[in-house]
Amino acid sequence: MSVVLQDLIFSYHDHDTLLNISRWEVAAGEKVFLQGESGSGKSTLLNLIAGILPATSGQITLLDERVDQLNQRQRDRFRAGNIGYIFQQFNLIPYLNAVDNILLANEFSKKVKRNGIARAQELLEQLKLPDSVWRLPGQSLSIGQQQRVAIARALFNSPRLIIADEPTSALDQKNRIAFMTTLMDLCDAYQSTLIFVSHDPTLACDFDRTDVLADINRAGA
Ligand SMILES: Nc1ncnc2c1ncn2[C@@H]1O[C@H](COP(=O)(O)OP(=O)(O)OP(=O)(O)O)[C@@H](O)[C@H]1O
Repeated sequence: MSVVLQDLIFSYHDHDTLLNISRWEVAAGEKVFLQGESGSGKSTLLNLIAGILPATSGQITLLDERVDQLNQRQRDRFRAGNIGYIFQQFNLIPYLNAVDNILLANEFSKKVKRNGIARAQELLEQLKLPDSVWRLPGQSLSIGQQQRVAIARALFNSPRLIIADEPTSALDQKNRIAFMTTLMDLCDAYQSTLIFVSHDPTLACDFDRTDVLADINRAGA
């Protein structure tokens, strides 16, 4: 099993309980589409799984490791080594070029190899980013190009778990289809588990399973 949540409770400081999930599992290699109304807590759940936010209580087991028992620093290290996170905003460093954006984000990881530049370029090639723009600063790239750099950054370490939070929301249909095809192909190639949040139900057909957050969350039910 890649992800197991058990008796997970979360509330933002001084707020009502937002998430109360008795059990939720994602198998290794599974691709799950997570749907839910705006404000229902999808991004919060992804941040809990990624270890960016600590749970109020309960267990989060990723790749057989109880990440809820790790301290913040250990969680950061675990994330860097095992999780690729693709955000809605790609969060590229605007003045760094594509290759350096990929390398910088992966500096944390022990798995970063000496030949990191070659690896970054190989991914950009797979993602069909023209080599003429590899050395341009992030701020000079189009949205679709930035998105591909963001995928390359997330996949650099061949993460066993990929988390994507509305990564296609800024793309037109052509770029959306290209993005989804690439993401799925790379997930298959690396046998990565994928948890993907989107408001676009037309994307759900690419996935093994669709879960609706309200169905697994007892908070406010
Ligand atoms: N730092 C915070 N402090 C307090 N409340 C927060 C914080 N971040 C988010 N929230 C609240 O938690 C709830 C869930 O937010 P979240 O971003 O997880 O929802 P979402 O399902 O991802 O929404 P959307 O689909 O609109 O992106 C919202 O009511 C939001 O206002």
